[in-house]
Amino acid sequence: MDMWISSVDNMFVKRGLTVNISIVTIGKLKEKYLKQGIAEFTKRLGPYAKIDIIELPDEKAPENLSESEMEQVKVKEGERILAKISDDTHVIALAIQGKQKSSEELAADLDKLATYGKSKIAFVIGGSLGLSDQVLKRSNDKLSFSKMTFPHQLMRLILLEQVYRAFRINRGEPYHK
Ligand SMILES: C[S@@+](CC[C@H](N)C(=O)[O-])C[C@H]1O[C@@H](n2cnc3c(N)ncnc32)[C@H](O)[C@@H]1O
Repeated sequence: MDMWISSVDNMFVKRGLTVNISIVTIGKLKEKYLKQGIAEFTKRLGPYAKIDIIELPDEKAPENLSESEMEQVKVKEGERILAKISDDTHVIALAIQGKQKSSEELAADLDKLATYGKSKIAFVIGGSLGLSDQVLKRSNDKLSFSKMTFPHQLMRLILLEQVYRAFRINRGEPYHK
């Protein structure tokens, strides 16, 4: 019996923690070609992590909004985002002004989180006006993909590809250079 228990234990040690990655986003994914790409990378990530895409409604943000109205839009969207994030989640906000990293550095970050037993990770993508200060304050890390602005729908696909690349790097598995 003892032997059976220890072999089950070893199995879990070998398998490691189940990594739960949520992508919390503001705004609908509309483009068919992006939907296909996102479905493909979500499928490819299946053996490595449980991927949960949480799509939240955006606030209307017409061109003529004042500064304070724009702030209000971000605050309301931010409240929706924060309501979906539990206290034990490691939050990585996607922000143009955040820290730029290589794919290997992102892979090392994810590896380190697993080492520390952090199994819940949320990547957050803002709406057309970006993320509120409250969301940025809650974030453990702010990740920039360059100084350029990408649409939130495309950002979702780029992020998933980089997370997939990170797992391949960490497992020493081949992937495009
Ligand atoms: C259309 S952008 C928002 C642009 C907004 N003016 C801003 O400064 O954040 C929508 C979201 O996509 C993500 N995003 C866009 N470009 C990015 C980049 N280069 N690096 C990281 N995140 C980016 C951010 O989460 C952003 O809130």
